[in-house]
Amino acid sequence: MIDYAIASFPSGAGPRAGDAVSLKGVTKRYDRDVAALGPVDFNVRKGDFVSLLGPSGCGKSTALRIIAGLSEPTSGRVQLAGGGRSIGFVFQEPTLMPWATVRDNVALPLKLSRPRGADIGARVEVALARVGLAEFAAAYPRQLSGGMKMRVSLARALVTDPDVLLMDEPFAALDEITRFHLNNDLLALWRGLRKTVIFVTHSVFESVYLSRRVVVMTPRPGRICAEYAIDTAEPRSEDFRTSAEYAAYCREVSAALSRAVAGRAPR
Ligand SMILES: Nc1ncnc2c1ncn2[C@@H]1O[C@H](COP(=O)(O)OP(=O)(O)OP(=O)(O)O)[C@@H](O)[C@H]1O
Repeated sequence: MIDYAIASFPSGAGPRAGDAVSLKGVTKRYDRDVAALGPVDFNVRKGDFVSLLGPSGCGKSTALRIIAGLSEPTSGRVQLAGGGRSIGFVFQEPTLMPWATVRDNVALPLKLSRPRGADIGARVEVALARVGLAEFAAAYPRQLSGGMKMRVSLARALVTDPDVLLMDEPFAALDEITRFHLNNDLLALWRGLRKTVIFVTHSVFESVYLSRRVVVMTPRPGRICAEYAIDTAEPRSEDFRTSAEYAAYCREVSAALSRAVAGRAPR
């Protein structure tokens, strides 16, 4: 039986006032044998930065795709402030069109949605400036490094000015220095734009560095087994990354992840 609903709630109303995203009893089964997710109950406050942390294959991407409306839950309820029209998605791979310039890649969501009165060129320029690529508007993806391609992907997600940014292990394939740079730039963007960010990762270190809330998931079918508030002085910087406080948070979250993995029979 399918028990599935996506509803909208006006800001200030809904299950909890101030929530951007709310999942209630959400499960996903890909076929008879593959229970991928849940049941999951999960709320994200507007403007928060939350990481979903879990072992490979636990259903993190599935959860994100369900929130984005790219996949339907098998059961449960997904509620998004404003009906979920305002979502930006950054995938694991930059997924750029190789034949199109950086400018045209970033313009794509606007060309598809054609918002009334939008000056597409101006919006693209702003999005590229936000990710530090103003100078590369005319370049082609093959001319860019991996980190720059991911910046283009981020600009493409920001160009429609979404309320919620969903990010699926966007920096996993990058070298450490590039990843650290992008971590800091993402935090600066989040602080400046006050978007709600849901960030999927299997890196304890990345989740603690970036988020205000880390949600730990069990192996498949992924359920939420622990949550941590990363309550540190803002804005964060490289000083936080090398602090005893950061190390202590990482230890605690890492232990929770190990418990989550060990709590299951070996597969
Ligand atoms: N379209 C699909 N059809 C069948 N099974 C799927 C499908 N997509 C995902 N799965 C399975 O569902 C489970 C959860 O997958 P998902 O990609 O959501 O996990 P994940 O936590 O994001 O993994 P990773 O960290 O490796 O990206 C996995 O066992 C996967 O093989």
